[in-house]
Amino acid sequence: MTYTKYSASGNDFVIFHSFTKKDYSKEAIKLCNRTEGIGADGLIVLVPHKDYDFEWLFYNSDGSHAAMCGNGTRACAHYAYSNGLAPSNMKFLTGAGTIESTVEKDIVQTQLTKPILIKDEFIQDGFTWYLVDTGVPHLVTIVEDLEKYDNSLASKMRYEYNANVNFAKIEDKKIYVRTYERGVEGETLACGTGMAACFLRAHNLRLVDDIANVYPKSKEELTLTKKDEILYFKGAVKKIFTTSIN
Ligand SMILES: N[C@@H](CCC[C@H](N)C(=O)O)C(=O)O
Repeated sequence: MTYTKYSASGNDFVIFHSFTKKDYSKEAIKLCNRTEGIGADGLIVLVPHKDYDFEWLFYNSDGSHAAMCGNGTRACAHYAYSNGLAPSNMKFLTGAGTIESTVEKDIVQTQLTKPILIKDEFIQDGFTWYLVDTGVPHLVTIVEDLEKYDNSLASKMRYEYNANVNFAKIEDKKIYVRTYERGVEGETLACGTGMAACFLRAHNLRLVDDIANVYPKSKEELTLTKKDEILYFKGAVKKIFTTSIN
């Protein structure tokens, strides 16, 4: 079996394609293991679909299924285009709905699914939170210093709200983000739907314009754009290697 490892702003994925649509949770746990497997935050399997360029099945590293993954869509679009599975402008099906991606060399832009507000501003544990679904649910709190990121608080909030948890700092209309991810159960180097949720919160508070640069923990630069209520997420992806494992 041939697997490709990708990094999309530090969020890393194992990707392969198959004709078989089935539950790949066990494979996700094995392949994403950083000691005994390839090592990644998630597994993406592309399967054929009669109405789309393909359908994807997404798993977190603990084997849990997630409806969407912003960085994963960019890595997966690059993989699909590079392997001749889709044109450079493609449409594919995720658990959260249809995703449109455009590949231009190593830069991939994804049109995210329409955000849904779950819970407006509320205060808990000394922070002001906002809960939004940008494909998957995200809690966002805006802080003055990203050192305020608290892994045990994030873990507690994650289970209470069944959501990913983001701490964001806004400076000169730029957004800096640290994310605790569900299914990885820890901080990752980047989370696309998390950055989108932080951008949306900052945009609602008029702290950024319709287009803003966002920097996750990896410090790689991404661009978020809001146009007619739709969010576009753009940045570089890296193919790390392809390997065959029996
Ligand atoms: N890293 C992703 C989000 C992946 C899913 C998430 N961990 C969940 O279970 O909700 C991104 O880039 O959006």
